Amino acid sequence: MKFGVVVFPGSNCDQDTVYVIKEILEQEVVTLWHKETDFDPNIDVIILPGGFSYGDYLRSGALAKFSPIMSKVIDFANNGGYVFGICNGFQILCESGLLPGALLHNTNQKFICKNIYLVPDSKETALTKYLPRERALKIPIAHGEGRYYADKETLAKMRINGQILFRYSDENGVVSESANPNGSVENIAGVCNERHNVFGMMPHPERASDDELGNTDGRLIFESLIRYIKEMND
Ligand SMILES: NC(=O)CC[C@H](N)C(=O)O
Repeated sequence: MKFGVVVFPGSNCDQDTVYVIKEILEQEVVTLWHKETDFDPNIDVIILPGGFSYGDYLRSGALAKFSPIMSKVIDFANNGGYVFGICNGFQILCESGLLPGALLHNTNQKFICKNIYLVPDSKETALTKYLPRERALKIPIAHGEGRYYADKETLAKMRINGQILFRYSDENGVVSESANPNGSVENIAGVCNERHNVFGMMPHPERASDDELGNTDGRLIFESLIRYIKEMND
C-alpha cells in the first residue's frame, strides 16, 4: 500500500508519520510538497500531518487550504481516495470543507500536550473497524485549537451516518465531561465524511506507534486503516 504525506510550511509531524509508515507499518511512503499540483496515481492514502502550517496565522489550517496541492487532494477524496488528517491535518480538512465542523481554541485558551484516552464511536469505518472493543486507547494530544464544534443539525446527521470516529473518555472508556480535555462538543476527538473515506482526529497516533516510546495504541489505528483498505481492494 502506498501513502503520500503532504508537507506544508510549518508541518512538524511529517517525518514522524513517514517513519511510522515506513519503518513500523512497512508500507511505501512518499512526501508531497504542498506546492505540487499532482501526485502519483498509485497512492492509496494521503496523510495531512500535524504541525503549525503557515504558523497557525489567521486560524489553524485556514491558510494551508489554499496550498496548490489541496485542490488535488479534494479531487482525490471526491474520487473515493482515502485522506487522513492528524491534528493540524484535521484542521486543514475542516477548513477545506472535506470534513464537517470546525476546530476552535481550547476552552482553557491554552496549548494542551498530554496523553488522553479515547474510544471509537462508529465501529464500521476504516480507522475504527479493527480496534479493540474492550478498552480505551491511550494517545497523546498536542494542540491549542482542538475544540471540535459542529451545530446540532450537523451532529445529528453525523450520528445517523456513523461519522463520529472517536470520543474522549477516561481510562476505563467512560465518556464524560471530565474526560474532555479541550471542550469539544459531545467529547468528539475525530470524525469522518459522509462517504467514510476522509478522516480527521486531533490526537496523534503516530506519536504512539513505536515500542520505544512505551505506547503503541496509535499503531492500532493505522493497522485498522491498512487492513480495511486491503480487504476492500481484494
Ligand atoms: N500538533 C498539531 O498539529 C497542532 C495543531 C495546531 N497548530 C494547534 O495548535 O492547534
